[in-house]
Amino acid sequence: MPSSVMSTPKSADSPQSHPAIAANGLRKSYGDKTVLDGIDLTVPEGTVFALLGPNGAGKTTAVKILSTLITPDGGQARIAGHDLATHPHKVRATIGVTGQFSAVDGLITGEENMLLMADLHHLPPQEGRRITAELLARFDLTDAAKKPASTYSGGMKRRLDIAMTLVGAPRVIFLDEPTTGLDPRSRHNMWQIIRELVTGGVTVFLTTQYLEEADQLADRIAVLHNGKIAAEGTAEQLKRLIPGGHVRLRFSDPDAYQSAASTLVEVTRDDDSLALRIPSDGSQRELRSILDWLDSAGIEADELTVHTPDLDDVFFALTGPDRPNQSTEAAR
Ligand SMILES: Nc1ncnc2c1ncn2[C@@H]1O[C@H](COP(=O)(O)OP(=O)(O)OP(=O)(O)O)[C@@H](O)[C@H]1O
Repeated sequence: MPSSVMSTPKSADSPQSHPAIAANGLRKSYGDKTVLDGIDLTVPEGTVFALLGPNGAGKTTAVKILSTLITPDGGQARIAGHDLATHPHKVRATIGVTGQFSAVDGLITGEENMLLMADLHHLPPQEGRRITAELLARFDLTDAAKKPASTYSGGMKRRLDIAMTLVGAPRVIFLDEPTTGLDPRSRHNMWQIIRELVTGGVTVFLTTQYLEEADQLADRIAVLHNGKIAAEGTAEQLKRLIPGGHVRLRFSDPDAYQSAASTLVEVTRDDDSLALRIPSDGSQRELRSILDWLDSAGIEADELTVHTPDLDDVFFALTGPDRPNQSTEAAR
């Protein structure tokens, strides 16, 4: 059942009334290397948050801290309202973690891996077998259930890993680079699985190096660079941070085209296709002013399209080697 139709009352102190993840000033160093230099994160319940960053940026370190595997040197975080430092056991009961440190044991079968997980969660045997069968079917692993997990493909192992995580019915799931090394079909299957988890009300915190993945899945994206969040926002907000965005007006009437071209400032003309390109951040305000101007000049364009830079452009602009560290909050 989607969480939005649940009508359970939420008291001010209940964990449900808190963001799924709220972190403040998280810091972590190894020796003299500062990996996280004070990062703040807020992830609302039932959303997907993507932490993007180049190799070694500190994504796994952030996941390990938030999932209680390591302690930060500074800062605080709460998962579903539970403080990491004072109630780590409550945090662990709320979360699931899969990723680079997979829990799958290759020597036993997929089914045995699942049953072992059910045991770890102290489920009664019958319930454990029921959930195992249900999850194996859901992740398309029923046929492979009796085979050793070492014989599974990369995609099957990731699916088994997530199925094992779901045995404990976590409300918040950390996925550390869930599709690294998967072929395109398996990657798309994994995206579908993640979308279904979120439809069921689960919050997903994922790390990825794939910009398309963040673009496809995440409600909000943070780019980690030099230990800080270099930018945070929706994919669209991030794309507006860097130049290159424009509005394209296309005309079929040459007179309308000429009249628009001669009165609009800062336009680039494309006389062959009767199209004009106007620099724009694609914001509602700028679009409105272009439309107002067209209306007041009595000019009708046949087509108006907004072009924003893609996430690759943003990523490279924000994490390039020469980029000084700066904190940019995209449209709060
Ligand atoms: N236990 C450790 N001891 C010393 N240095 C560490 C340790 N764990 C991580 N690091 C260093 O911290 C930095 C961040 O590592 P982390 O694994 O968090 O990065 P990442 O963004 O997940 O990278 P990748 O995409 O390559 O997995 C790296 O320079 C790494 O070498």
